[in-house]
Formats: sequence, C-alpha cells, structure tokens
Amino acid sequence: MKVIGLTGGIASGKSTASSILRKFGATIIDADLLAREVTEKGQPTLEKIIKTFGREILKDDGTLNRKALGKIVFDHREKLLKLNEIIHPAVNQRAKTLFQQEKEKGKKKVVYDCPLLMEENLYSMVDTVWLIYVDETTQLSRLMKRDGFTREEAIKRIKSQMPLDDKLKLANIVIENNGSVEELEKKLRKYWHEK
Ligand SMILES: CC(C)(COP(=O)(O)OP(=O)(O)OC[C@H]1O[C@@H](n2cnc3c(N)ncnc32)[C@H](O)[C@@H]1O)[C@@H](O)C(=O)NCCC(=O)NCCS
Ligand SMILES: Nc1ncnc2c1ncn2[C@@H]1O[C@H](COP(=O)(O)OP(=O)(O)OP(=O)(O)O)[C@@H](O)[C@H]1O
Repeated sequence: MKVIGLTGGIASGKSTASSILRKFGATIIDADLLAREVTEKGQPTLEKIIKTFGREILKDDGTLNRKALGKIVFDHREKLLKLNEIIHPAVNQRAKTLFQQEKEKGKKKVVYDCPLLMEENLYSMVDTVWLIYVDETTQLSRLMKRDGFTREEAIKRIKSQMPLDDKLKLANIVIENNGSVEELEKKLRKYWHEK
C-alpha cells in the first residue's frame, strides 16, 4: 500500500484538497483530527499536557481549551516544542495503526494529511510527499478569514512553521493553490489518477 503524505503550511488548502480527493474515492487520514482524538478528556496525552501546562488550559467541563493552549504555545516557541513532544508520538502511533488497518482491508493507497510532515521529518511514514502551497498574501488573508485571527496572531502561526522556500525543495509534487477550488480540483484529479 502506498501512503501519500499531503502537507503544506497553515491554511494552504490541505483540508480542501482532502475533501476533493475524498470525492475521487481516496481514504484520508487526518493528523489534525488524530491530534484532537489523542487529547480528548481521559486520554493519557491530555493528562501529560495538564502536568506541563497546568489546569488553566482546560475548560470548565475538563476538556482541552484549544484557544487558550494555542495562545500560550504560539507565543513561546519552547512551549510549542514541549507540546509537540507530548502530542506527536501519540499521533504518529495512531496514524501507523490506521495505515495498517487500511492495508489489511486491501487498500492500494491512502492519503495522510499531515501539516508538520516536513518540520517533524516524517518522511519514513510516507512513500511520496505532495506539497500544497499558496503565496504569503493569500495564506494570511485565508487564515485570518477562516479562524478570525488578527494579523499578528496569523503571522505568529505562519512563522511557527518551516518557510515555504525550504518546503518546496523537499516535495515530490508541488500543487499551487492561489486560484479557485475548481482549479485545485483539476490539478488533483491529474495527480490522483496518475499516481
Ligand atoms: C495548539 C492547538 C491546541 C491549537 O488548536 P487550534 O484548534 O487553534 O488549531 P488546529 O489544531 O485546528 O490546527 C490548525 C493548524 O495549525 C497548525 N498547527 C497546529 N499545531 C501546530 C504546531 N505544533 N506547530 C506548527 N503549526 C501547528 C497546522 O497548520 C494546523 O493544521 C493545536 O493546534 C495542537 O494541539 N497542536 C499540537 C498538535 C499538532 O502538532 N497538530 C498538528 C498535526 S499533528
Ligand atoms: N482555492 C481556494 N480558493 C478559495 N478559498 C480556498 C481555496 N482553498 C482553500 N480555501 C479556503 O482557505 C482556508 C484554508 O484552507 P484549508 O482549511 O483547506 O487549509 P489547511 O491547509 O487544511 O489549513 P490547516 O493547516 O489550518 O489545517 C479555508 O477557509 C478554505 O475554505
């Protein structure tokens, strides 16, 4: 079974691309979703986060207050690295289990939507890397619009990730997404049926 690693900066269009690929029949494994699952109430990963960041990052009902944690970690790089150290091993392990399940079902290929594939050097988990990218202005405006971030908040998140110029050198396939969703679909159709 072939694993296609779909990556790209924040708000570059990975989820949009995943929805399109799903329409083509692709099975998508979403790292952001796995990160949410492993930090659900009662999960050992959430307990580790509480130990490190305190109970202030919880809502009244004991679930993770993502907004509060996001504010802390995207303001302090060393705290972001600490959070990554806690969450990423659990996400990687869960992803590998899901790949194995798909393989056992006889799937020929799956897509791993993984925002930090390059930052975390996860090339050994995938067989090929597809990079979605947009220019900086488009990235900033789509991010501010989608998440309601101020310009400053959005820039902090973009800056927490590997610069696009470095990412472009590391991909097997690069897919530019400055245009319309229809244009993105056209590009993806070609690559999906080719590979
Ligand atoms: C800090 C958290 C709670 C903020 O939650 P929030 O709902 O605001 O963001 P969400 O999880 O939807 O992520 C949105 C996007 O932010 C970017 N992002 C998320 N985590 C990180 C990180 N550790 N470093 C750099 N960028 C990140 C990604 O592009 C991601 O697609 C959350 O992002 C988190 O738990 N991050 C650590 C886990 C992680 O690295 N997830 C990414 C893939 S495993
Ligand atoms: N071609 C496009 N034209 C217009 N809007 C788009 C296009 N592609 C994506 N968008 C919008 O841009 C925003 C970011 O896209 P999306 O959520 O797919 O990015 P992402 O890479 O999955 O982000 P994240 O890293 O935060 O998970 C969304 O609001 C989405 O609807």
